[in-house]
Amino acid sequence: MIELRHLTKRYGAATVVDDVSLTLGSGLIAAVVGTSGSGKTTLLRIINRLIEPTAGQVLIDGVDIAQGPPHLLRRRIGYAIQGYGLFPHRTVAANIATVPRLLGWPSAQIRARIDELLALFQLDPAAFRDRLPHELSGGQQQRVGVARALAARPELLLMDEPFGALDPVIRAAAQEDLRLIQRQLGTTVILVTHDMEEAVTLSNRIAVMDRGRLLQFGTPAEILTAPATPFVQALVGTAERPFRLLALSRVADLREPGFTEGPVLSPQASLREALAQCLWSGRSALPVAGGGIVTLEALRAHAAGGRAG
Ligand SMILES: Nc1ncnc2c1ncn2[C@@H]1O[C@H](COP(=O)(O)OP(=O)(O)OP(=O)(O)O)[C@@H](O)[C@H]1O
Repeated sequence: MIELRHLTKRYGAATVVDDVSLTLGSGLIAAVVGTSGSGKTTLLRIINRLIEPTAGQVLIDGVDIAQGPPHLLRRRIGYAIQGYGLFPHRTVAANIATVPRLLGWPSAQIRARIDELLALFQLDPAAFRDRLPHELSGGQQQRVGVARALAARPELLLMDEPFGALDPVIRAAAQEDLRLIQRQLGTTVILVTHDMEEAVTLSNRIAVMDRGRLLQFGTPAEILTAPATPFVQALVGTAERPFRLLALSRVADLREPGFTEGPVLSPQASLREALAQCLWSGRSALPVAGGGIVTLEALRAHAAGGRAG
């Protein structure tokens, strides 16, 4: 569990992080969203002590991170940033090995970990471990950047716009990667993003910031259905809200008994995809793999329910 208590950061007269408190349970993904300059990156960097707060505390599993030297803390916290931050003259393997080396892991264990992570990120170890970063595509570099951040099995992974440089298609795949890997490893993740869509689909909690202040911290459904302030409402985009709400649930959640013709939906597909399929195929209901159907009426009710709630 990570707990921020009354965190404040001032530069001269400017307060860039203003009395931020929140608690995030282990194994959850939190997205930090907000306008440019709202203090998101500063907040993230306070957590791994790249920046020291003016006031307030960060506790990880009840222990104040101000105790002990920052470099030891950073070995327990993965950090992945936009542009991937890979060392350009080091191979993929050497990049991933950075923190395990600092921790003094035996080389055989490091080698095994490199191959394990490359396989986890669907990069063939034999083909990729000896390449230099410039010999990789943007998406591959991004995966190596996240693999490096996860190498020493950190309890906490901080990500600052990690997918910002990726084109939309690769971005979706990278998000899916992260979701699967996070589920497998149980790592707690705090992710800064400009992309509300990414925040809603990827995270269990969303923190909305404006001018250094935390306006709201809640589940994506709470943020979408009960925005705390007009600013939050504007940020989540009223017009798109029903669609975002649909993106949060899976076909399996809305499945009902029945049989119908048409393209078969995966139970894991989002309701947003189901709606798109219904509209695209011109049908009022579609079959679900493994049995049952999803109806357009139920999809509409689900989307509208969010608006009413
Ligand atoms: N070292 C510094 N000295 C003075 N002001 C700073 C410093 N670092 C950041 N700031 C200011 O603090 C504010 C918050 O910056 P921060 O990078 O945390 O915002 P952000 O929400 O991450 O923005 P963006 O989305 O544009 O990356 C900005 O107004 C920035 O100009």
